[in-house]
Amino acid sequence: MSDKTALLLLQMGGPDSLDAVHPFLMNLFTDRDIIKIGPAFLQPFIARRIVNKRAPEVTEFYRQIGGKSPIRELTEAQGSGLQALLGDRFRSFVAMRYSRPSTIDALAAIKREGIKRVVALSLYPHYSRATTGSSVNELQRVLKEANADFEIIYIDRFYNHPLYIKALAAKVIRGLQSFPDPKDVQIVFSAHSLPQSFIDEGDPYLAHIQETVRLVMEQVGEASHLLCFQSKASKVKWLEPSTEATIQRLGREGKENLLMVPLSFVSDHIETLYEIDIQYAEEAKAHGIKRFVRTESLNSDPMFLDCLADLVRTTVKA
Ligand SMILES: C=CC1=C(C)c2cc3[nH]c(cc4nc(cc5[nH]c(cc1n2)c(C)c5CCC(=O)O)C(CCC(=O)O)=C4C)c(C)c3C=C
Ligand SMILES: [Fe+2]
Ligand SMILES: [Fe+2]
Repeated sequence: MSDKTALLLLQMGGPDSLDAVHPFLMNLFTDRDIIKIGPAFLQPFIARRIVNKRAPEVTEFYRQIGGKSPIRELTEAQGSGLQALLGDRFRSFVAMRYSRPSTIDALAAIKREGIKRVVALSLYPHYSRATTGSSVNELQRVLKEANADFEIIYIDRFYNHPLYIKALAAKVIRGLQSFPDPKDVQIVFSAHSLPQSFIDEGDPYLAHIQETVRLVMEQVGEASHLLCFQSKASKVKWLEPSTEATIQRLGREGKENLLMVPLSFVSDHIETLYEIDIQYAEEAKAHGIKRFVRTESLNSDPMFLDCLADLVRTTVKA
């Protein structure tokens, strides 16, 4: 038995090769916390049809960003950075919801080290049952099936943590400074979209996103900014306006300088590296936008790691 505490970073995951795109999408489309398609017993069959159709296009996106998602390496680096800040009493592990290492892999590794206490830290700043909710449900299912007796402490949101806000605001300020005239820049916060039905059923995601934007702008100061939503992934109504339509409108209105600020994730992945950097950048150019810049993702930014360390310290102490 070890007196160490495990830091279990909960993240979505992503394909680690082009061949892994299909299984990654199957894991995602069979998760009823993120999407319910028909009755439960039929979902795997319907999911397979959807994934067979979607996988070739998504594979091409991953090919264009280097043949894989960088999310595993980036999350492991965040874990190591956090462990270094917190010291020897802590050991970091990663549990990916739709890829490896899975929650089962992570808990098995924690058990092998004889660790009993686990801080489950969701890396989604804004709570949604589609993201953090799904990862926590998976963790609880695995614990139940394994009849495991870990002490689990949950950290399931940090959308308003002062150091998270400060780290994001610093990225925005640095982004603004990369333009010849920072006052002539339209800031475009782009959050991952979510079906409207989640919000109607009480999901706090949208309110959390809006609060993050408000707090970041308090630090950035007077500047033209708006919020839109990217990466709609099904035919139902999702949060609006879409990022793509917003970029097109801004171009038509004669805006020339755009600073894109991705929200919802704390590391680079397909939505920053492909969707914003390649797809929306082309869209912006076609609509007359001259300078299209994206803020850096937080990844292992020291201030962001300080935020995670503070979350762990204050939660473990309480
Ligand atoms: C099917 C419904 C989906 C919901 C609801 C959804 C919400 C949601 N997702 C993220 C963050 C990420 N999603 C990523 C990929 C991705 N998401 C969906 C579907 C839904 N997401 C799909 C089908 C995919 C795969 C790519 C695609 O087909 O478009 C990723 C990228 C992972 C990586 O490869 O690095 C992230 C991150 C949030 C925050 C969210 C709701 C709040
Ligand atoms: Fe998603
Ligand atoms: Fe997505």
